[in-house]
Parts: sequence; structure tokens; C-alpha cells
Amino acid sequence: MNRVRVLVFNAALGALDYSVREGMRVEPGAVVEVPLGPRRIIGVVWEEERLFAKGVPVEKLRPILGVVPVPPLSAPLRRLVEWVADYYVAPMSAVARMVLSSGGALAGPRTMTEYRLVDGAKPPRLTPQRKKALERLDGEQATIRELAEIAEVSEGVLRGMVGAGLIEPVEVDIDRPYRSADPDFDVPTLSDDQRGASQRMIELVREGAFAPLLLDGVTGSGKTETYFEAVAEAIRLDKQVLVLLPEIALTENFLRRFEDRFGAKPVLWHSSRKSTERRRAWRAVADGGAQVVVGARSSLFLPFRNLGLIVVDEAHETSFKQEDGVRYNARDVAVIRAQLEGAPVVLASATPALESMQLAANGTYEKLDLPSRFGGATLPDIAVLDLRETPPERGRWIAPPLVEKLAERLDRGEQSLLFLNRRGYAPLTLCRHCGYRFQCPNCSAWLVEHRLSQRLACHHCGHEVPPPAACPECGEPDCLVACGPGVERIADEVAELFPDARTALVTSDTLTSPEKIAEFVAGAEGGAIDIIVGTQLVTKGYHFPELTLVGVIDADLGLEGGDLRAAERTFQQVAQVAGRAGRAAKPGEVLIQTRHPDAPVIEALAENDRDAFYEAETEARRDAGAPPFGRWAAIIVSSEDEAEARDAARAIGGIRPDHPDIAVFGPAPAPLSLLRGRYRYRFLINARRSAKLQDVIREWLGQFDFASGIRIGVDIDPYSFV
Ligand SMILES: Nc1ncnc2c1ncn2[C@@H]1O[C@H](COP(=O)(O)OP(=O)(O)OP(=O)(O)O)[C@@H](O)[C@H]1O
Ligand SMILES: [Zn+2]
Repeated sequence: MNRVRVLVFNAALGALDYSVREGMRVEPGAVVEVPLGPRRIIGVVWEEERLFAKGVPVEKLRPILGVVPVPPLSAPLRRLVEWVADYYVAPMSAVARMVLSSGGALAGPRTMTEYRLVDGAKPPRLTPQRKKALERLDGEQATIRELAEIAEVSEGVLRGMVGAGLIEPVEVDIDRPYRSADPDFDVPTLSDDQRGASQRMIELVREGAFAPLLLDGVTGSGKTETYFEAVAEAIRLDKQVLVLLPEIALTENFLRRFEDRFGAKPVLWHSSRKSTERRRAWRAVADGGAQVVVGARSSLFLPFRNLGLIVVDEAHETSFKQEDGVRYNARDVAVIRAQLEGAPVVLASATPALESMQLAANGTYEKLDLPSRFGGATLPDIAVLDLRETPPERGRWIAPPLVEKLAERLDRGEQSLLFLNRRGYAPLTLCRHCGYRFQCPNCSAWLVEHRLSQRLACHHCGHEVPPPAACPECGEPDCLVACGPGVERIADEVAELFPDARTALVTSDTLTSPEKIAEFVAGAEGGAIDIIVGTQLVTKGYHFPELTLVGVIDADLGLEGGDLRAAERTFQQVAQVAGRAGRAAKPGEVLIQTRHPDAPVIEALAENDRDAFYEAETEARRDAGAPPFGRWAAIIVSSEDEAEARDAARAIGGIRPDHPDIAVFGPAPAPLSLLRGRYRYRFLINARRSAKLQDVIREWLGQFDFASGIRIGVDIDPYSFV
């Protein structure tokens, strides 16, 4: 009998040893079923020398029950799991679980039953529930459970409809192959700059070795067209490609452009896809049938067989940072994965993160530049609108000069975009009588009024209530006053100013499905929309030829929090939204409303002086020992019981590490001191790059054994300081 070490999916257990029956072959990476007490659980066979387990004599080991029929996880992927667990101070089992994130991929039949509406069924009389289902399920095909979710009716209602012949079952082959992308389907003619950059990427794809690249191209320079040529080369060489996008909302646009270029859609991966689609994608990635995968950050952990290129598009986006579970930064993990797989990785952005710029400056990353817009389009003119000198009218948020510009665009039949990064109608609601402020019961945060959906909502935990008819504190009826603007309020203001203009409100509350996104994009491209009002969702990726005016409603908003990256984020956001203007034949213009026109970041934006901004910001970070020159980590201690959280935080603080290269601040109540019903205390740690920060944290926290109600979250290279 042989001994094998298995990483089981239970953080407390880690690795366990099992025996292997005569004749059964298991290699490292094999996904296996093992007994644990009375249960059968899933695990991954690991190299014995790389993973510690308690030494149980071989004759006492229980045998592995079976090998799951999927390809073993490759050695580079196993090394990635180890790296992520080590760097982000996370349990290896939690990281490995992300790799096997499609439970459906591991077992089950190859066909399954899905359901769809029967064509042309015209029932005489319908219950309201059935009517709703008929309306909402048009064109859908999925399991009963998934259809119930789409239609927002119970599964029972749908089963009844199957019985009544309104819905029919269909047998589908889960693992049917994907259509192949054709690298030569529609090859564009590149500009000289584009060709230079794409040639270099193609060369590196051919070499098939690790190479980190920063594709630094201004907005509208055609970064996508340029890296598509490297994608094409990888396809020709029969290698797989992963393209990471920061937001699911951007994928619609990407899918279409990809299909235009390659004649077939790429494989799409994100956590809200149907389980069968995830299974199909996971298995196709593992057996090499998936050529190009486009996905959110979780696609980094897919079991590629032969990865030849990774692209991180809009690489500066902070949504690449995962904020719960294993807190990792997908941009950084992408570079590590490329290194382990021996493949080039391209970080594409018009406003790269300061960390990436620094790595390019010191030669770690090779920089490829696209300094001008494609097709002779010019970058927009940017002007600052000082709200102290020309304030908006009382109760309004758009200052007169911007109103005038909007009117001009309407006259000329051109498009405008107003940007405010705040969902809802108003960020704060109070009682006009007693001053009561509506607050979330689970979080230390105000409830945000959403007028379209008629609710007050917490943006942190999702708690929502209908707006009350009377103040819960003093009982005064009709007393609510909205304070400050959200995008819904700006859209109202636009409707009052220009009743005939066709406006579109674009936020995650309105673009809730791929269909709605497609509808918006078609409207904006086809000139059916005059004024777009939107949150950060419209700041990037889109290319609307008629859009010639961008108004930033409040450029100071992002600077308020004052966290480490506030200035950088403001710069990126405003530069990106400004980059939507004048992308085609007609030149663009940008107006930035601010109360701080002389803040360095606003000046840099107005003067279009990116270098000056990066230089000043780099110096400030260097002085503060902040990333990339020093490192930060955060530890968050939380509990549903305030005293328990505080006591645990104090206990941890009581034996803080004493290390010349590491400074520990805290514990202090976190700015969001209550979140989803948990009280939170924070430590912030600043370390020199040379310090072994993770080892110190592991050793420090390893001394404690807290009650199960206490959670301790470690955040390495944090982006969120709340
Ligand atoms: N070589 C080319 N041939 C034809 N069209 C091109 C070419 N390069 C770019 N374009 C077009 O120019 C527009 C801008 O390109 P793209 O959206 O890729 O820019 P980008 O660099 O990603 O900009 P942003 O960072 O602002 O999103 C797109 O409509 C794209 O199809
Ligand atoms: Zn809340």
C-alpha cells in the first residue's frame, strides 16, 4: 500500500494522508474523493514534501475512495495555489477551493434536462404568476431552479406549467464543444504604433516565456485591437489565452468586438453564470478545448492546460482586488500565474496604477506605448469649472456654464455624458422636522434613497426599506428631505432643464442584465440617446462616436475619504471618463466641476499633464513609505458582539511584533465600525519591502485561539481602508 497526501477542503484540517489501493494510480494534482468520518469529501493529491501533515502510520490510513475523472491540476497551478496562500496569508484549502469552483464540473451525467417555453402555446386563462413567467422566460432555456430565479416565481409554478404543456423539457449535451475562433477572420490594418506594440507581443507569445508588459495607451488608442493580434498568434500556436476584465458589465461589449475579429465568441467565465455553463467552461479549459477565456478575477484560478498569454484589461481598476474570502489582487496574481506558466502577461491601461508605472520605470516590466488616438482623433480639451465662482442654482448641481454646453450639444445633435460616482437619488435622507437621519441597522452607514425603485437602501449590506410615510423618530408625516445628489437626482435635473432630450441613466441599478447593457450600447452608438447620466460604469471601455461633451459633476468626491490612493483614483476616474469624449471625427470637450481647482490632481487633469501627476504622487508615496516603496497590510478583527471584538483586538495588540522594519498601528475601530452586523476593529501595518511581513503576521496571529464568533481577516496590500 502507498501513502498519498491530500489537501482536503477544510481549513482546519489542511492536509491528511490516505492510502492507495493496489492498482489505483494517483498522481499529484489528481482530484480525489476521500472518507472523512462518515462523509465523503473532495481533495487534491499534493506532493508529500511540499505540504505538512500529521504522521499517521501507513497501516492506520483509510484508503482513497476514487479519482474524479477530470485532468489533474497542473504543477504550475499547484504552485499558484501555494503562492497565493503564502502571500495573502490564507488557508491553502480556501485557495484550492477557488480552483475547483465549479462543483458541477467534477461529476454527474454528460447530458441534462433544461426547460423552455413551448413555442406558440396560447393558454386561454392564466394566473398572474404564470403570466409573469411567460413574459420573463421568452428566449430562456435553463433548469427549473434557474428559470424560477429569472422569472421570480416559485419552482412549483413552473412545474405546474410543465404539466400544463406550457413549458417543455429539452435534453442537452452539457459538454458540447465551443466554436473555434479563427485568428484570421477579420484582421484590421494597424497604425504604425499599434503594429510596433503588437509585433513585440507576438514575438513574446512565440518565445513562450514569462514576460510582463505594460501596454500604456491613451484612451481611444486601440489597445484592444493591438492585443488582439497577440491573442490571434496564441490561437495559431494552439495555446490558450485568458483575458481578465474588471467588470461583468464590460463583457458584452468585449464579446461583440471579439466575435467581429475572430468570428466566434470567447468562453465567458464569471461567478453568476449558470452552473451548467460553468461546468462546460471549466472542463473545456481543462482539456484545452477553450481557446480564449474572458472573465472576472476568479477566472485566474481556472485549470488551463496550455496557457500562452494573459491580458489584464483596464489593469488599473480597483475591482481586481477581491475584498472578501481570500483577499487577493487579480492583477498581481495574473503576473505570478504568467510567471509560473512561462507566458507573457499584458497589463493594458490608459491610466496605469502607480505601482505598475514604477515597475516599468525600474525595468521589471517592459513598457509598450500607444501615445495617440486611433484614426486621427485627438484627445479632448479639458477645462475646470470652479463651483465657488459659478455655483449652480439653489437645489441644483449642474453649474450654468455646463448647462450651456449641454444645450449647445443638443442643438448640434451631439451626445453628452454627465458623470457622478454615486448611485441612487440622494446619499443622505433626513427628517425636516427633527433632523433624524436614516441609518442602516446593520452598518455604520446612511441609507441611500433610490427613488426609481422607491426604497432606502444600504450600499454595504443590501438592507432596504420602503421610504416611510412618517418620521420614525418624531412621527411627522411627509417629512423626508434628500441631502446631496446621486445620479438619479442629476437625471431629474436634466429632465427639468431639457424636457425633450432623450436621456439614459446608467448605473448598476439600471443595467441589470446583458440585454439591458446591449440595449443601452446600441442606443448610445446609434444616436438614440442625447444625454447619458452615469456612475463609474460608463467611464471605461465604451466608444460612442457622437459623444463630444463630458461633464464631471463633482471631481472632489473621491478626494474626501483621503485614503492612500484617493488622488490616484480621482485622476484615473476623471481621465477615463474624459477619455469617452471626441473619440471619432468630432473633437471632444470636458468640464470638471470642483471646489478645489488648485488641488494638484485637478491641475494635472486640466493641463493634461499625466507625467507631472505621476511624478508628484510617486514622491509622496516614497516619503510616506507607502506602496510601491513600502508595504501595507491590514488586520480586521470582527464579531457580532462589540465587547468580544474589542477584547480580541486588544489581546492581539497586546503582543504586537517588535521588529525594526515593521510598524503596527491600532487597534482602532474601523471607519465602518459596524458592517453587516459585525463590529470591526483594525490594525494597519507598514513595513519596509525587505521585511518578511507575511511570516511576521502568521507567527503573531498563530499564537491565538479565539472563540468561533471572532473572525480575523488579513488583507495584504489593501485597497480599502474602511
Ligand atoms: N487598427 C484599427 N482598425 C480599425 N479600428 C480601430 C483600430 N484601432 C482602433 N480602432 C477602433 O478605435 C476605437 C478605439 O479603440 P479601443 O476602444 O480599443 O481603444 P482603447 O485604447 O481600448 O481605449 P480606452 O482605454 O479608452 O477604452 C474602437 O472603436 C476601435 O474599434
Ligand atoms: Zn447595511
